[in-house]
Amino acid sequence: MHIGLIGLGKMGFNMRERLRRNGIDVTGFDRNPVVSDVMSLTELVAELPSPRILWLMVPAGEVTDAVVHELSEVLSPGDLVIDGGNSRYDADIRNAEKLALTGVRFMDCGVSGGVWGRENGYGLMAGGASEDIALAMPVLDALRPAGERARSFVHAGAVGAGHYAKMIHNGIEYGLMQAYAEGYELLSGKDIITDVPGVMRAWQDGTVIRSWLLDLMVKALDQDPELSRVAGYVEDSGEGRWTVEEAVANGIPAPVITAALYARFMSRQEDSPAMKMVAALRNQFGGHSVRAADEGLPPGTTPAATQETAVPPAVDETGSPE
Ligand SMILES: O=C(CO)[C@H](O)[C@H](O)COP(=O)(O)O
Repeated sequence: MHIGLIGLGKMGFNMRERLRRNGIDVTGFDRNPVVSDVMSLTELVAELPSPRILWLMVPAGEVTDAVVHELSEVLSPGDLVIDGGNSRYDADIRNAEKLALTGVRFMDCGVSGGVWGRENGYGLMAGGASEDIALAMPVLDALRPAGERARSFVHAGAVGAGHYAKMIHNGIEYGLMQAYAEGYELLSGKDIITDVPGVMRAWQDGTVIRSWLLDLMVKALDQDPELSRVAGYVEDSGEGRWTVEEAVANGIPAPVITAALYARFMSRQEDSPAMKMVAALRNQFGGHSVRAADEGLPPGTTPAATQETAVPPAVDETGSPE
């Protein structure tokens, strides 16, 4: 089998390697000529046998939509486009409809495994028509882990279902990472705990919370025991937000994933306007001291301006301060 792979970034580059190693001919295209096998999409399409199979591994959103648009102009009826990126499921439905206008088939495939997938294989979640998935099966087999085939692939449903499953996977990823990270902080802050990485190593085998993410946490601490080279600033690529949006749209409670998403937003604030306001309000109603914003003032100092405007601590009928 010979396929085209569009997008040779961290994921696409490694997937090309794994596919080739497992007997799939791959012609890769990327805007970066250093990694690209061909110079244009047109050249890529001309190289492939019919029906052509094109696997997209490009950023979700505008870039994916633009590539799908370009492909809709150069592909032929019966060709198959597989979106393997992290697209939102409703974008799949739109892109499938667009390609269907020219008889081009579409399926989506959520891919999990990160940069380790080249060696370990990828977990795959596909959405689309059964005959399209059957056509792509040799590619899917080459990507997923060799020994665990039954457990590392699902035909999750219609177009969009693969990415819906991957979106929920990533939402769970947010919650799991946040729980492990909070456990790490609690351990790190306790004076009677003298070996934080040791506790985590002891969790790696046999315990209820053993997992690959835990193994990666131990690895991160082995490389940088105090995490001194990492700032507490966390980006997000969209799937956590979409998971929370789905929870709201369907009235399904997802408090853990939502809190984990918001923790990332908080990580990007040097000083939170909301928490400044909470501090100011406590000061207003209860006369509670605020920590000075001015650098150099010791923690707990009440700034002069606040002292002037602070009301006396309120007292309720029982005589207790509010
Ligand atoms: O799909 C993934 C892992 O499963 C990607 O690494 C993804 O980019 C991670 O999401 P985020 O950037 O929102 O943390």
